[in-house]
Amino acid sequence: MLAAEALVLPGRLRGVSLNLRAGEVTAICGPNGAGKSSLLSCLAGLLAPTKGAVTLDDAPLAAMHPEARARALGYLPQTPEVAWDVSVQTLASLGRLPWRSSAAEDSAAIDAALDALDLPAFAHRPISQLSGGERARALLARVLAGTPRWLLADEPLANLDLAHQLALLGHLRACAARGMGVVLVLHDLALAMNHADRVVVLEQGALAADGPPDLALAEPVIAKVWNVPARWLGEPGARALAV
Ligand SMILES: Nc1ncnc2c1ncn2[C@@H]1O[C@H](COP(=O)(O)OP(=O)(O)OP(=O)(O)O)[C@@H](O)[C@H]1O
Repeated sequence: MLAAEALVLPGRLRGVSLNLRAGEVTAICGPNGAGKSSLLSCLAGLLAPTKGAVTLDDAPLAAMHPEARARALGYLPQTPEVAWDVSVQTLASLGRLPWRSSAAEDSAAIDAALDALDLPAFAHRPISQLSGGERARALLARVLAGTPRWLLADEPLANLDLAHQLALLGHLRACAARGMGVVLVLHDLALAMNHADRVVVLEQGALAADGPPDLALAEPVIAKVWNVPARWLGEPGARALAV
């Protein structure tokens, strides 16, 4: 269990409490500036709240050894930076740094991550010679190559085409079925409705809703939080949002 207890960050989070469960896909949604990235950074242990705490399986994240924390929590920032123009395969291999594992284990994890992101054809291509979506997939491959118990990804679908969005969501669903905790910041409410087990809605730094997608993203919630009159169409699992 990854738990946030009354997290406060002045101007960003106003007492957010959450119990996230492994084996589930949780979507964090909310308007621009609602605090989604701030919450995700706190859950990853990269941003210290001024009040409150994050715990992983009841142990304070702040007290964990950074290497153990890096093995447990895989974090994809909203705008990841790449310092060096390395190949896709080398970038993915950086995800293995916290492990000190055998070359065979590293290679299997890297290959699995490249496969999951449809990147084998790009393995030896420098990052500078990729499209925006290919680069986004390579950056996520680095995180998945670290075989984290928790994936905390900030808008991982933002630059992906429809087929790659669906393939990635399918892969993350399978990861969750094997016990990974999957936490995704998503702006696309239909993707959250159709693919998440649970949706957390933030509004001005506070929880506005938290529950199954059909309740947390009910039409009155969308009207109140996003100030947009919207109607869900279609069947459960294949909903579309009419605005
Ligand atoms: N480094 C920072 N210092 C102070 N305030 C910040 C900082 N980064 C963001 N903020 C503010 O904190 C609030 C929450 O920002 P955050 O990036 O968490 O929102 P978000 O929900 O992820 O937004 P978006 O959908 O635009 O990515 C915003 O009002 C933002 O202006």
